[in-house]
Amino acid sequence: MENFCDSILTCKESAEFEADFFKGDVEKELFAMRQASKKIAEIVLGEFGRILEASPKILVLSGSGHNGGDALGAALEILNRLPSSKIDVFFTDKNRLKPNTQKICGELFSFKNSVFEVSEISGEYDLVLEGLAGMSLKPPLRKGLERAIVSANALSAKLKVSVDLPAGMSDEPCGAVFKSDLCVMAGIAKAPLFNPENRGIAGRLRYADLGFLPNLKTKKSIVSERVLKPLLKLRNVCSDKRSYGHLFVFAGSRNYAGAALMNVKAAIRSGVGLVSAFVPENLAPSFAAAEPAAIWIPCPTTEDGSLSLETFSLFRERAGKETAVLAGSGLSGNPETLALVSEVLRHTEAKVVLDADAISKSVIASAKENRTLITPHHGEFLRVARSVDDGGLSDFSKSRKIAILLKSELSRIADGSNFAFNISGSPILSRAGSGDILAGIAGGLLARADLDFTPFESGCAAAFIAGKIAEKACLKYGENAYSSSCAFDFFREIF
Ligand SMILES: NC(=O)C1=CN([C@@H]2O[C@H](COP(=O)(O)OP(=O)(O)OC[C@H]3O[C@@H](n4cnc5c(N)ncnc54)[C@H](O)[C@@H]3O)[C@@H](O)[C@H]2O)[C@H](O)CC1
Repeated sequence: MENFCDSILTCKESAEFEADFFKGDVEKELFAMRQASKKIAEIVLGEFGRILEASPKILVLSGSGHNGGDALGAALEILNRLPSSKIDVFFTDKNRLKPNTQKICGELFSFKNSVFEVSEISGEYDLVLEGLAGMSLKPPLRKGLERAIVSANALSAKLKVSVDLPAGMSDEPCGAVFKSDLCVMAGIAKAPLFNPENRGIAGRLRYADLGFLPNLKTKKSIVSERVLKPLLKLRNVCSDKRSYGHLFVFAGSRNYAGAALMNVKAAIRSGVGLVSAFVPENLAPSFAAAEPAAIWIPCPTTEDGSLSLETFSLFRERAGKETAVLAGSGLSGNPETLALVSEVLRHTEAKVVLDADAISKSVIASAKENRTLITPHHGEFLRVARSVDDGGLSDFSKSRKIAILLKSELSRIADGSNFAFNISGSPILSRAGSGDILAGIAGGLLARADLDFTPFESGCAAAFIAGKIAEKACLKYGENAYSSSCAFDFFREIF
C-alpha cells in the first residue's frame, strides 16, 4: 500500500527536524525559503486571486525569523506576478532579521515605488501576509508581538493569510493568536493547527510541500495529493468495464430522491466500470433519463416511499457481481429499509460504504470487519458512538474494525491503525448534496477492482477529491452562487 498521507509534527519536533536537516546551511535554507514563498504566492493567487484586486494593497507582517522571510518572499512573488501591487511592511524587530530573511527583505525593498515600511498596523488592505512568528515561538509572548497580533486582528482585509501557523499559536497556548482566513503550512504540517481548541482560528488550511520531510509514520497525518496518483494512471488497454468494478447502490426515497442520483453520478465519474442502483420504482425512469450510464433497478417501496424488504430478492438475483455496496444516502430511517440494508450486508462479500440513514447501530452490527467505511457527519456519528473527538473516533474504528470518514470543516479519516485529516475543500461544501457526492466517490473508488483501495484509503481519496472539486468550483462560481450538482463538471480537473 502506497502511503497516501503526510506526517504532522509538533512545533518542537518540526524545529528539531529542520535543525537536523538544514544543519545551518544558509544556502539550503534560502532555497527552501524561496520554494515556500513561491508556493504560498501560488496558493494565494491561484485560489483567492478572484477576491483580490488586480492592484492589491498588501500588508506584510514580518518577524525576524524564517517565517517572516517566507511572508516577505511571498509578497515578492506576488509583486512579480501583479506588478501594480502596493506593499506595506511592518517589522516587529527589523534589526534582528535572520540572514535569509534579511536577504529576501532587501530584494523586496529594491522595488522602491511599490514597497514601503510602516511603523503601525492600521488601515485597510486587500491582503495581509502574516509571518510574525512561526514554529519557533517560545511562550510567553513579548509585548511587541502581542500588540502586533491584536492590531492585526482588528484590521480590515479581504484575505488574511498566516504563513505556516498563525502567530501566537504554538504547542502550548501563548495568549493572543492571529486570526486568519487561510494558513499555508510550510514544509511540515504543524500539530497545533489540528488541536480541537485551535480549530477555525487559522481558517482554510493548505500545505506547501517543500519535499524535505521524509515519510515519518506519525500518529496523525494529513491526506496527501499522492492519493490521486493511482487515479492518474492510464487505464489498461486490455480491459473492459468489469476490470473497474461494479458498485451496487441502495439510496433515495420519496422525500430524498436526489441523493441516489448524486451518489450514482459521482461514482460513475470516479471511474468505476458499472453501477447498479436500487431505487424506489417510481423514481427509476427519471433517473435513467438523467444518468443513462447506470443500471437503474426499480424496487418496491414501503408506504412512506422508501425501499421495502422485498427489494432483497432483486439484490439476490444479482448478488456476487458487486465489488462494493454503497447504502444510505436519502434512504430514510424506515426500520424496514434499514433491515433490508442489514440483510444485504449479511449476504455480500464485497466492501461497503454506509452513509446517512444507514449509519445506525443495527446496520453497523451487520457490517463485516475490515471491509466497511462509514461517512457520517457529527450528528450521525453520535447516533452510534459516544464522542466525536479524535480519541472517540480512533476507539470506535479500532473496536468495530471499520473505517470512518467523519465529515466536518476538517474531515477526519480513521481505521484503527491510521488517522488522517483532510485539508482540501472550503465552506462551499456546506450545502445539501455534498455528502451524497462524497459517498458516491468513496463507493465508486472502493468498488474499483483495479485500485484495490482499503476502506481507509477510499475515505482519504474521496475526502481529498471532494475538497479539490470544491476548490475548483469556487474559482468559477464563488462560494455562494453554486449548487452541488455543478460539482460533476469538475471531476475531470482533478483526475
Ligand atoms: N529552517 C529553515 O531554514 C527554513 C524554515 N522555513 C520556515 O520558517 C519557519 C520557522 O522559522 P524560524 O526562523 O525557525 O522561526 P520563526 O519564524 O517562528 O521565528 C520565531 C520568531 O518569533 C520570535 N519569538 C520567539 N518567541 C517569542 C516570544 N515569546 N515573543 C515574541 N517573539 C518571539 C523570534 O524572535 C522570531 O522572530 C517555519 O515556517 C519553517 O517551515 C522556511 O520556509 C524555509 C527555510
